[in-house]
Amino acid sequence: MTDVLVDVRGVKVHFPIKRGVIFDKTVGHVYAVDGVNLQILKGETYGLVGESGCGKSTLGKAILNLETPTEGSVEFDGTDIAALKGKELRRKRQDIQMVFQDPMSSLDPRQSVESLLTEGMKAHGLADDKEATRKRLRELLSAVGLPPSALSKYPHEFSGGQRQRIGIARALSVNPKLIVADEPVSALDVSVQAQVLNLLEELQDEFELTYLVVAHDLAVVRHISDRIGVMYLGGLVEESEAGELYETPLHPYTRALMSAVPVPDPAVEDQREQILLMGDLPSPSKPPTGCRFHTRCPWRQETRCDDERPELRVVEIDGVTPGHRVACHWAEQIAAGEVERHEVTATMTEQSGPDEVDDGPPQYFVDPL
Ligand SMILES: Nc1ncnc2c1ncn2[C@@H]1O[C@H](COP(=O)(O)OP(=O)(O)OP(=O)(O)O)[C@@H](O)[C@H]1O
Repeated sequence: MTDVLVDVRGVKVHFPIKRGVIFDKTVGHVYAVDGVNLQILKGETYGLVGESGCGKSTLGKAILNLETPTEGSVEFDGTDIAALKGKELRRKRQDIQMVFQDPMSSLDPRQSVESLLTEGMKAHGLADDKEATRKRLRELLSAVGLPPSALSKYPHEFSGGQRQRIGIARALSVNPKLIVADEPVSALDVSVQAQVLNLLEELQDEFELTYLVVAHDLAVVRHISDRIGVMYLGGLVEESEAGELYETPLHPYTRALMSAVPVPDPAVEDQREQILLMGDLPSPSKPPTGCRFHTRCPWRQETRCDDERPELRVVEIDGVTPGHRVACHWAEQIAAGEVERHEVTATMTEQSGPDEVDDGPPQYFVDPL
């Protein structure tokens, strides 16, 4: 009996960039996910953070089997999900459900709540007995804090937070083992966000769920996660127990993210390490050689960082929990103050040419996520 529910091994998802009159020429690739290894343990909440475009959602989709990896494999409960077909695939799909960012666009406005909640149950043969189904629907609504009268209503009759509760009830309706929540609260008012996150936490115990929460907001992920993985340009750069990541970030990119999180106490703020990231966020269609972060890293060491891509590896540093993994050649030396920090000059590089995907305006600083 293993504790691992999801085992992601060497997963790459590369999207071809097509050109030509009938888009028949491949002129390059977007390296959306480029070699990720991670494991999600049964019963835990794994938070995946990173800037927009770093590949979080694509990795989530690969885990949901909505995107086929170019390389590598995703095992769910010991089974390679890409190899499943027909009935077996449907059975696994039932085990993995999704909660979407925007409940308004993920819920069909023409369907009543009853119809929305029974749709998945019917597809998986869980709604054959009418009386049992009605009982189950009432239980689901009560679990997410909605009254039985909600069943006959339509999505537009609810607030954003209530709609997300319906989305969560819908995911729960087929008794999943894993819920992938992609930006589950980013479309909600701040006052409602904590309520929905607390609800997800309560339901985790009640329904013995495992969560993968994908979010760009570090506060959201901190609130809910047991462990956190930080992504940068298609790769995991750091992974650790949640509290430790905030207390002792080791990868230069994570350190920069943490230094940008506002803290209420000005005295603490004054003493904090400040790292303002300079330079463009490179395009995932033209990632830098070596360490993907070397173009923006204040601790970059020539020429190893430019040439050799660091593996995500367990580091041995005093006070750091075993299992804390970092993809940096110099993590130990940086932590010991043995590598000097230097200025990074912002250089403007052309982000989009005729052969590239336009990733929006170039970015010169990393905002607090
Ligand atoms: N189907 C696709 N075809 C081509 N490129 C894609 C496709 N899906 C995603 N991408 C590209 O892959 C990169 C990673 O996208 P992804 O949505 O996984 O990032 P993300 O970190 O989830 O960002 P966001 O928070 O903005 O959704 C981006 O550059 C995106 O434009």
